[in-house]
Amino acid sequence: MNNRILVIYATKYGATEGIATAIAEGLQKHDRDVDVRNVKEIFDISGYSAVIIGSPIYYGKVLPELVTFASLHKNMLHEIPVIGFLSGYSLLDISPDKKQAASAAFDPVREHIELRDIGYFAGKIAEEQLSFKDKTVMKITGVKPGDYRNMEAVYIWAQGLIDLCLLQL
Ligand SMILES: Cc1cc2nc3c(=O)[nH]c(=O)nc-3n(C[C@H](O)[C@H](O)[C@H](O)COP(=O)(O)O)c2cc1C
Repeated sequence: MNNRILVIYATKYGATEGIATAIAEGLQKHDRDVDVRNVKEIFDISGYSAVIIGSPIYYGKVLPELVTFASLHKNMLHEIPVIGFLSGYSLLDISPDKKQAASAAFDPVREHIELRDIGYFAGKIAEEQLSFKDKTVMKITGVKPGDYRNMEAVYIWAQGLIDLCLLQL
């Protein structure tokens, strides 16, 4: 095994890919060898010494493909540190209460694997990209479309993973 880190993301409209890329850039600044992959494209995780998995929250849950990934790879994931991250409209100005509520989005994943830490990041709602149904839901919910992602916060979190020794391998 080497020191390569894999950042895996699920996404519906692309916002979480941007966060995954920023995490990888944050880790690369610390000379880590990092790959970023869509969860739908990953079949083999052997050779990685740590995995970071992320998803947007939809209706309070992570996307189902991330749960499938955790279930399929649980044996290998038990052997290495796994860290999670979430993106969502509810994660702007995140309080401890909000964190606890948002963390429940990962419950179906935690049925298979343990997460050492979770990053909480405000997401993006691009009205022009949304399906008719999703647009209607957002209107009913009263969520204002916009890009609320804060890449600086993402870098700081990624660097904190190194400082916390979560990725000192
Ligand atoms: C139909 C719909 C439901 C959503 N449900 C939640 C939710 O329950 N909690 C939350 O924080 N964000 C929710 N969001 C916001 C998304 O998680 C956010 O826009 C995310 O950044 C989208 O990422 P993606 O472009 O990678 O799919 C919802 C968005 C839509 C369109």
